[in-house]
Amino acid sequence: MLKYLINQSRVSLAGASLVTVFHGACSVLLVAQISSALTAAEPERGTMALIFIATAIAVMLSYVGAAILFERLGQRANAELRRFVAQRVLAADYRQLESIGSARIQSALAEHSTRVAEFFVSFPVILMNAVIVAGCLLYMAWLSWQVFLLALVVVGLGSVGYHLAHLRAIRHLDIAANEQDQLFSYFRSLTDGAKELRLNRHKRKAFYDEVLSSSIETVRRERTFGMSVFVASGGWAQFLLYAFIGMVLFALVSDGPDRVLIMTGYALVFVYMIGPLEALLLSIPRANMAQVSAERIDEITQAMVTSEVQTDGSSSPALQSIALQGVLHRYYHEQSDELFTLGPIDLDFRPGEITFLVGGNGSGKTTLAKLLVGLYPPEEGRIVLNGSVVDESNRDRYRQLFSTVFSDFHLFDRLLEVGTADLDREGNRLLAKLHLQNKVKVQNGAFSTLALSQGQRKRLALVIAYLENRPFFLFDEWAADQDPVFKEVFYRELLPELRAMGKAILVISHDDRYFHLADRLVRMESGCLTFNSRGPMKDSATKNSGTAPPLALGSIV
Ligand SMILES: Nc1ncnc2c1ncn2[C@@H]1O[C@H](COP(=O)(O)OP(=O)(O)OP(=O)(O)O)[C@@H](O)[C@H]1O
Repeated sequence: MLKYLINQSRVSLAGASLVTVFHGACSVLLVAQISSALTAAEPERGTMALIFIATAIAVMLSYVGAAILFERLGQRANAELRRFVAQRVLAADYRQLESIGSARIQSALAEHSTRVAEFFVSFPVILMNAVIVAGCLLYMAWLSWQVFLLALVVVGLGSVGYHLAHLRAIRHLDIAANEQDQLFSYFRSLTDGAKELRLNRHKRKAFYDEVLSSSIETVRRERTFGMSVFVASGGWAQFLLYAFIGMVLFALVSDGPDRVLIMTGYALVFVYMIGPLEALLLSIPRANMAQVSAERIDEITQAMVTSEVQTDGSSSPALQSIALQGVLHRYYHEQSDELFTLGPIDLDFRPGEITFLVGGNGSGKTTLAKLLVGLYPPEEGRIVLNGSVVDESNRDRYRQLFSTVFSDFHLFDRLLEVGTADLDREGNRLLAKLHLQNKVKVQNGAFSTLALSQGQRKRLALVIAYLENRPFFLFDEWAADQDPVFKEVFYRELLPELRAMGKAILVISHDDRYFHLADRLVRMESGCLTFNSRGPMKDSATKNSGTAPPLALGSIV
């Protein structure tokens, strides 16, 4: 990921790096000039002053230029990463998204991408200070090559120590990054579970002490440990530097004609070098954190493969028939080592028909709906649309057949539907139809408010499904939150209206009072179809809620 970003912006990065190297070189030059000026003769001082001023201006301009360039690079990297992750999320197979979980995705979008962007902020610091330190070493080599050799030995020792520390620290930063993904899901529970946490003091305390706080603590502990190892290795490097200075000043520089020049030169360079060296040692850990975050983003985005061909056309295909043939799906529950198997299912749908899908909780109704609308590809069996098999090449197009309201539907704050000429007028007409005109309006393609009751929000979701106006409507327990009056409207007016418009309709429902209104009733138990009947439902068939309708009703699957 980091390599990809570096590759993407290699021209700007090279430009900014050149400016940084130039800045570092000018800074060292400045120190060398100060050192020379201390011992220079009077006639040379005028020219030296002019060169000094020019160098100081170059230092300032290159510093500002490099800092701006790298800030831009950092912000661009952050934005690009977020776009990249968002696009991968949008294209990913739905089932994979479910198993990755929203917390890890949020963590990648919010925290990890910011840390990766920080690399671009720490990179110039590393580069700039590395250039200054290298320049200082070169200047020392020019003053005395023996001392320079000693400096190389010191740098070598420092590097080995630093590398060993690095390996240890990265392990802890990795643990912290893993825990942080989990922490994001706890942050969500803070708001999603706000009611439950307020209503139960014990739950609130246990959640805070045992779950949230302990996770925050793990992230804090592991990060602190990782960073402390880095800082300790920085201290080791600093100690080596002072030992080196001591040796040079008190043991290595022998008496001679250049003694004063060498001593003042070294003293100045050392004092000057300590700042950049410290900045260097502090910036490297930040770059390492960016590396850990980049790996985390890689891991998450690589898990989001998509096998499907994405289509651009917004129009839905025509619907003559849909047939599920031996369709099968399995959920594996790792913790309990259990498998839920749905199917094999054989079922067909046609336009102008209302199908009710009924069954107990956990019998597999929603899973079947997800298979039907193409959110899950069948593990076995196939879906046939108008006589053609649905596969990776056309599943995205197939999904455009469906307008759905799932029980865990999401309302966007604006209407994103395309192709409706007068969205506001049509939206407001439908709001009136669903008795919502006094609560909410559509203005400039957005709802005036989403602060509504659950039943009202579901009606809004229905407005959106109507606006999509696709050939197949799927309602997953839509009426569960509606009052009795509107239940009547839904089952006795809206559904027949949609049927009259030639729509195929699948209604997942527990409302046994209305089962007789279906053209077909399908019952599920433990992932299998136990009943599938076409033809008018007799009252006696549907009154016995919760149990299977009598077998005499129609064909049995
Ligand atoms: N995302 C998932 N990951 C793993 N298992 C799942 C997932 N969704 C559902 N299941 C499992 O599949 C089974 C069927 O779930 P499904 O949601 O299809 O039932 P349902 O008939 O719609 O239930 P309800 O009437 O309660 O909505 C459940 O037992 C559940 O354990």
